[in-house]
Amino acid sequence: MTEPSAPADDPDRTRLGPAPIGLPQPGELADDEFGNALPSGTRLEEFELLSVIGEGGFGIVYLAQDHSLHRRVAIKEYMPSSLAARTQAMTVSVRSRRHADTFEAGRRSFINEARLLASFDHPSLIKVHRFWESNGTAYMVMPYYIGRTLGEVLKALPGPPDELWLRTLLMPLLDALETMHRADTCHRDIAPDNIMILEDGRPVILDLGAARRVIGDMTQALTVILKTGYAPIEQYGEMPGVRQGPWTDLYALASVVHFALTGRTPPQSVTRMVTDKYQPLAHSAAGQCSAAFLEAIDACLAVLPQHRPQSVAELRALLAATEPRVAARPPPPREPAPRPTPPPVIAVPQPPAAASSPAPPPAPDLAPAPAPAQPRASSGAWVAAGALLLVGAAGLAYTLGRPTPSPQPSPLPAVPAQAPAAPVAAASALESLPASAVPPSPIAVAPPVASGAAPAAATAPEPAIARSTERKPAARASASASASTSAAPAPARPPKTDLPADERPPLSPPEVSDRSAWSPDGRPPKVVPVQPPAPDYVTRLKCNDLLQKSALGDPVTDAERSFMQRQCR
Ligand SMILES: Nc1ncnc2c1ncn2[C@@H]1O[C@H](COP(=O)(O)OP(=O)(O)OP(=O)(O)O)[C@@H](O)[C@H]1O
Repeated sequence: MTEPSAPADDPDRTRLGPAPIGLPQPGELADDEFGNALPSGTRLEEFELLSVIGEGGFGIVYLAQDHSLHRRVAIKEYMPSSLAARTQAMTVSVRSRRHADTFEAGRRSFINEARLLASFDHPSLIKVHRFWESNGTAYMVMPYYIGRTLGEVLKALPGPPDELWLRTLLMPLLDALETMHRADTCHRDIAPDNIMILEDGRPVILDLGAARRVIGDMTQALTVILKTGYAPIEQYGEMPGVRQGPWTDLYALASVVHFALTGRTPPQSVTRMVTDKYQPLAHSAAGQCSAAFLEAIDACLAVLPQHRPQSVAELRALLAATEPRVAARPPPPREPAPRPTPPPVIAVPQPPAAASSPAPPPAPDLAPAPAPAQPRASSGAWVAAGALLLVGAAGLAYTLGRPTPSPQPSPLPAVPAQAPAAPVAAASALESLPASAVPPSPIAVAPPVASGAAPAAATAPEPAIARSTERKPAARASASASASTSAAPAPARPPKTDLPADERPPLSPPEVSDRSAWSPDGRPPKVVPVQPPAPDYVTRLKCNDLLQKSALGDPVTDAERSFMQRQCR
């Protein structure tokens, strides 16, 4: 049978778990050998399909020509291949009647996701032009993005990116996430394969994977596995007092940075609940970036949500711990004034909603790298059911707000092959939208056919765990200090958009962040002073980049040349 997960060379792709629902019976739909994709030349409304861009476990993305607006677009078709298959002509039908409800719920959340994404307008957030239902399934039309996924770009780099590269990647992504958070929703699926780097260097966050999540929720047998290296603890199941929110996306984004810097994701958050072997980047990547930057990322990777920055604004304040000093200081006498931030290379229009957004980043190098790829650690592992039980128990104690008191090492129990997994947090915005929010389907859903087969299990090994070290409070402490001295404190709750209340996904940030967790003895945490960078730190970073670029004979723009003449010695 066809495995509905992504290719084996990408350990971070989502996978469907074991499906103990039997082999296909006579008359049931088996996986078809020729794939589920519609052939090129197929007409869907005003679009003509040209080719298949990619096929994930829950949808097929086509390149298409929009004959109305005369442009290329990408169209995603809802196609959860474990539940449904293409039957006659273009129609998609469920493989088994018992999957009908799950298929339908996934389709609703696919549409809800499309509707939600269509309501946003941010250059670093995937845009949905339109969506509709037909052929028993649903479609969303997006701009056709030309570029590569961040995962591919990182693989092609000759070594870990530097701080400037990472900052210029992060800033637009943080803006895009903030746009979502303002609408009381969060992405919950940030990972390198879900971020595209366009030809001009602009990063774009791709889809939310809402259908996947709702299918995972409903099919205890078809356990949907999270991108485990990127998923914080609150995504593994419901625990008292632990909720998803902006901090959930910040954990995932920080994992992306961790992956970029070290070639591996942090240990799975679920295992960190038991024994935290996370080695802070402030140690493991010391010297690769400024201490303040690494500590800010470490702070986002705290196991417990309340120990992380609670909002994009809070993280920005931590990250700005270096930059505003550069901007705030007057230039020294007879010295050229340093630039507060790296100058953008490409001008990307900013939407009105993102007025505070910084300019887009200079293009990360998209050229094929001459050096071999960075080693990648496997992170797409099955969630240990035993570990989840421990999470439940440990979570209660943990969420009382006390930092990890160096727990006794306790080996994780073996992973049962087909253990029922804890449901992914049920409070999904998109899942919870009322059916009335879904536009009526112009074409009836094809009736389900006889019961069918499910995919084989895709298991992945536990990722390599870094050397065991004590968790250091320094990152949190300095993060706290930086945040408290920030000029722009985060609002207690992000403002809501004008989306109707019944369509607004719940975000549920805590009413008050649990600061006591930062200082269990009631006193302010010990602040580890972070050496401020030299005023010309950012300028030097930029100069290094440009000088290297110019020495390698890479094209240098007029703006970069003039920058070098003015600022680099
Ligand atoms: N608008 C777009 N323009 C260009 N390529 C796209 C676009 N949207 C998605 N892709 C690419 O299409 C491929 C399939 O994407 P899709 O999101 O369906 O699946 P996936 O991420 O591989 O898997 P999963 O369904 O498990 O999330 C990916 O390589 C993705 O980068």
